[in-house]
Amino acid sequence: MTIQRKKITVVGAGFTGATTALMIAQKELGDVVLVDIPQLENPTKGKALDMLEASPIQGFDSNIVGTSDYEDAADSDIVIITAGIARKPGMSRDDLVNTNAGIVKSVCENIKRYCPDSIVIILSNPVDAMTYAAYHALGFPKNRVIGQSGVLDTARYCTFISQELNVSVEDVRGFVLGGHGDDMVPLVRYSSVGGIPIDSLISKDRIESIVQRTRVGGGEIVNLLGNGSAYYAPAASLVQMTEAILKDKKRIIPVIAYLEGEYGYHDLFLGVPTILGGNGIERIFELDLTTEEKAALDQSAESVRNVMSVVTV
Ligand SMILES: NC(=O)C1=CN([C@@H]2O[C@H](COP(=O)(O)OP(=O)(O)OC[C@H]3O[C@@H](n4cnc5c(N)ncnc54)[C@H](O)[C@@H]3O)[C@@H](O)[C@H]2O)C=CC1
Ligand SMILES: O=C([O-])CC(=O)C(=O)O
Repeated sequence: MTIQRKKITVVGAGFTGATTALMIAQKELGDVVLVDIPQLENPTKGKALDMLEASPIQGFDSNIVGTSDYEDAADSDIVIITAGIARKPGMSRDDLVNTNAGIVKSVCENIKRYCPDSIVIILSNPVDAMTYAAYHALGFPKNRVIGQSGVLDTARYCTFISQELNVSVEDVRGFVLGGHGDDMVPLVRYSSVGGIPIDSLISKDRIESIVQRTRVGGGEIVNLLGNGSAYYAPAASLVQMTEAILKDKKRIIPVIAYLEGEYGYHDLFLGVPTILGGNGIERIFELDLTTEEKAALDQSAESVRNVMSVVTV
């Protein structure tokens, strides 16, 4: 019997891509291939080698290679797309749509050719629309094309709740629905600490300010960094999704999924709670929403549709 290590390719060796590659290797989820453009081949090789040289110290046995040649990525189990430009202060994620749609589509042509059986996770922004672009460029079944937003948005929301109550982040539960924009929908009614609904512990005003801070959480980091966007928590989010798939954990995780009637939306990519396992998105949960929650989700869906309409597929 030959046991093969899993192979994970990360496209884009910038802040999010490099951080993701390192975290995946540290968790020994498989061997990692880090891909960037030919003009950056040496720096990409250098980053990969530098990470690999941390392995004797940290005691991980994952291999990491840097390359601009997709042949090195051939037959990857998972491909993560972080390629593209990031926003700067004063910009919205939607401002990136034209540049990043071109990049994501060209990356997907290579994935389709070299990794036809892979599960693809998209990070590049505006991520709902980029997942849509990737879905069409790849031609893969919908369970294998997954966008990342909900893990990160939920992590921010849970961080703020834990800070508010001064309790362990491990005891905070909640999730965020909708698009990865300023009108995303943190679901207060489904949020709890240690099983106690948060609205019995935190005042309405404070909850509203946590919800609002979550919605603009990406922008808060962009403004602080001054020249780029968040990467530690985004990378951790990608790693959680990768682990759920490679270990067939069947975790309940909000991800950007293709909707064909769920929540009343058709032909739309939007953040919804799913089961994430060995087959990618294995199930979408359709929750009963109040009129207010549905109206908020409709608004978020509308924003996503507007950006998606700019992308030619
Ligand atoms: N969905 C989400 O929750 C999040 C999305 N993002 C998005 O992820 C993207 C990457 O962000 P960062 O890593 O901070 O940016 P970055 O600028 O540090 O890295 C992007 C990398 O992509 C590479 N790249 C560009 N075109 C490429 C191509 N055709 N093939 C391969 N590589 C290519 C660049 O050379 C660069 O190294 C941005 O669009 C950002 O907005 C970032 C954080 C969270
Ligand atoms: O805000 C950005 O541009 C990057 C991102 O999506 C996030 O950190 O949520």
